[in-house]
Amino acid sequence: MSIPTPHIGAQEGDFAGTVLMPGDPLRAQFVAETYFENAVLINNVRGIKGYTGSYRGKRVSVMASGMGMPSMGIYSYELFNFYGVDSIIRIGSAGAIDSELDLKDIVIAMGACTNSNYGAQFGLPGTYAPIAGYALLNKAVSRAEEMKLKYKVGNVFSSDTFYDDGASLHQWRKMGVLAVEMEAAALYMNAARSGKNALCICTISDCPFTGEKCSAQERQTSFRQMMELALAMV
Ligand SMILES: O=P(O)(O)O[C@H]1O[C@H](CO)[C@@H](O)[C@H]1O
Ligand SMILES: O=c1cc[nH]c(=O)[nH]1
Repeated sequence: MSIPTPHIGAQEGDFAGTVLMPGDPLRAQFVAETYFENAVLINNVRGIKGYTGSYRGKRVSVMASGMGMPSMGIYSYELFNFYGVDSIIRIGSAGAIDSELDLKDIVIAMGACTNSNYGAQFGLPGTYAPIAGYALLNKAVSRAEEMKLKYKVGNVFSSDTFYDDGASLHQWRKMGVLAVEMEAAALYMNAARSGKNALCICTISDCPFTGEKCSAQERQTSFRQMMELALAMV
């Protein structure tokens, strides 16, 4: 595949080595406009906004993944394999499964369980366990400690469904899974297969067991601790 791809209109060298990746294109725009110096829009195919700029003197990019593993699968594959990106740090929102998590708390995803069939493409003779890149995980924990953030490290559940007909979150809670989101497992599998690095950091936007939730506006612009944690890792 040559670049530009069907999904990314950027040219060779437009992306920095590290790309921050929210699901929401407006969260990507907020990161670029709030934190980057000299932000340049390098992609807007399908409204998936991508920017490169600098943060505290270091070159960095941000681009949305869209929602769900098929979408994350496309963008992370193209970034790793066609644009030479080394590291993707997802900055997502998530629903709390662990009873100690509150709205706006941070979850650093050491592993990602999933109900998705995404991994079937690899033809493995068993079940693959998608995990974060250790160096990125270690750095995120160090920075979170320095920044005195309220965070937890552990498993997330990457679900193919936002609305579902069952009560499966109770089952994941019994296994100590912290939160539900919809992209980390595909990101971790693509990073492994590409020999690259990935980490998913999420902010709790919903508490499905209590019904508490953030507004759409809060999901775009208020998860600043997570954004600053990811930027501090660049
Ligand atoms: O806020 P983002 O990063 O999109 O992440 C979460 O929000 C979306 C669902 O509302 C899914 O993409 C889920 O993973
Ligand atoms: O996948 C997600 C993301 C945010 N909140 C949820 O409840 N689920």
